[in-house]
Amino acid sequence: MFPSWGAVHRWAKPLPLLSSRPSSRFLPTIRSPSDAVSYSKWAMKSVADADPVVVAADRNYGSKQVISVTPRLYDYLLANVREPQVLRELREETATMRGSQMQVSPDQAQLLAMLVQILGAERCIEVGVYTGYSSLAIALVLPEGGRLVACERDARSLEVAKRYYDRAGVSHKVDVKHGLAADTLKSMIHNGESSSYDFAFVDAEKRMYSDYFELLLQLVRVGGIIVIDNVLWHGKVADPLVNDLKTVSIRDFNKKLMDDERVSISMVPIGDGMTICQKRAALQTASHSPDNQRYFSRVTFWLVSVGADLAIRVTRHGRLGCVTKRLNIGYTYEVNKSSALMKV
Ligand SMILES: C[S@@+](CC[C@H](N)C(=O)[O-])C[C@H]1O[C@@H](n2cnc3c(N)ncnc32)[C@H](O)[C@@H]1O
Repeated sequence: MFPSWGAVHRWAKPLPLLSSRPSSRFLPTIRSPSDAVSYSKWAMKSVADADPVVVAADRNYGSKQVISVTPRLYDYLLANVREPQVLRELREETATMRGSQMQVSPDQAQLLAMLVQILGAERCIEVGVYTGYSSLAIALVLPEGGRLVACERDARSLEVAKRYYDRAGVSHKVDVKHGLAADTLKSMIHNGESSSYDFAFVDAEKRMYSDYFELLLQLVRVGGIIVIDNVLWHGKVADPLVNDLKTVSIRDFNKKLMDDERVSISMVPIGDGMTICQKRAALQTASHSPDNQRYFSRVTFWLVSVGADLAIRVTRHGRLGCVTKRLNIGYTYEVNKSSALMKV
């Protein structure tokens, strides 16, 4: 979901430098109410100056400058998105509908499509379809034999989505599941589809994010990707004064992801914020002697990247070490006391 997507048409015209509404994006960390007050003054100044740069508030980051998306800069960014004609038509039709702010922005859709292509994904899942903008972007780049399971509870918006799948000639790739997404995902697991999907995109009920994530982590294969939308929640996650149910839920979910060793993560400030997660494989250890048994019981392995050469992070007696070895996925490996990896 992208909160101010409807503004795109306004931004097609040359933009004034001044905005009366400060952007809530890219806020520095606010740790107390007094921080919030001083920050809001700072934000107003930044917007009034049309300053596209934010400097990290924490001195430990040096004077690191990051880009801040002003309306003019976002207009420029959108002008550099390659949006297929059929997606543009769907976006423009949706713009006239209730809830149009919910669809992802063109730059987000382009990133999703690129991730699917980089991954060579053939089997995808979307949780939260609405009128189909993001799902159509994914379906368009799937190979002919590819499949996207599209989960949505609202029948009326699905009608629009299905019309556009037809128009784009991708209906045969999209398996529409009308109903509650969690129920659909549970039945897919029940049907033995675990670890068979390459890519998933989550953009539905915010308070269900943790449930969707746990279910999708079962359905996605090792090395597969789960993208979560709205992780910055209009900037509210960084504001300690905002504690409504959805904000707290997303904030808690972000914290949980940060601590979750089952996935590699990257939180990206695009649209309303997306976190890209890649599923890691837990390697099982095997041992032959009682001595090794004691040793191995304190050793855990995680693959941190998947390819011909795999980086292995070894947690050993509470310390982290790194080894890189050429491994064949599907075998079990063990490590001896000199940290040599052996196939069992
Ligand atoms: C933010 S919109 C999705 C936007 C879509 N990804 C796009 O780019 O156009 C969220 C959608 O999730 C649907 N939704 C919310 N809760 C759901 C649930 N429990 N099961 C299935 N769909 C749900 C809503 O009906 C809504 O259409």
